[in-house]
Amino acid sequence: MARPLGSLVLVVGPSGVGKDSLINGARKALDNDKRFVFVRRTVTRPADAEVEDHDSMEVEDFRLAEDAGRFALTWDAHNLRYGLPISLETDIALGKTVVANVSRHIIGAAREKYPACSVVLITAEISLRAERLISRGRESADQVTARLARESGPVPAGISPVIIDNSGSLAIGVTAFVLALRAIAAVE
Ligand SMILES: Nc1ncnc2c1ncn2[C@@H]1O[C@H](COP(=O)(O)OP(=O)(O)O)[C@@H](O)[C@H]1O
Ligand SMILES: O=P(O)(O)OC[C@H]1O[C@H](OP(=O)(O)OP(=O)(O)O)[C@H](O)[C@@H]1O
Repeated sequence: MARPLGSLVLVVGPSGVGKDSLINGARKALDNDKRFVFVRRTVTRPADAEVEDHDSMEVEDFRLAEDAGRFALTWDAHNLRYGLPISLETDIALGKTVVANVSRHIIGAAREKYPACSVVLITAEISLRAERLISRGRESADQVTARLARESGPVPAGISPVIIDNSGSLAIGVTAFVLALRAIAAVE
């Protein structure tokens, strides 16, 4: 029997809501579950392993990599460029549930390219996000303000995101997120 196709899980939500923290927590919790692959983003920003496990690239190298077809998806935000590696297509073809932190603005494009895709929307009140971004300390005060003010795009028709409230402790958020990922993988 043919192996079932995998899918792409788009983890979205406003800055400071906890996307990277939940993804890191789920990666550890699901370490032994070979159904899941957690994608490393490439970002034109120096890597900070304590906050996010991404690959860093200079802007010109990013452009060359994009032209060479090394990214499955790319987007721009916060004066940075972001990409997901083309290798995720192999993982989807191998039947994996591929989990990636992406912009709210590329849900439509991602769905067009990868129809087997679901969306997990992380939420938390703006006051909590403000506290978290300040304590994260990666951005300046002006950059934090701009991130808090950044708006979402519309969720494309036909997509019903799974909503995870990360207003409580990180442990509770990770538990809810892991349950959602297991449920998504189970119905593929
Ligand atoms: N549930 C939580 N409770 C307390 N702090 C959290 C929680 N989730 C994330 N954080 C902290 O909030 C900050 C922003 O989290 P991060 O995962 O970088 O968010 P995002 O990727 O959505 O911008 C980080 O310093 C992180 O440690
Ligand atoms: O279009 P948006 O939905 O606002 O998202 C814009 C970008 O910001 C986030 O990355 P980044 O790690 O730079 O920021 P964050 O951790 O503060 O969310 C997110 O993963 C997107 O790559």
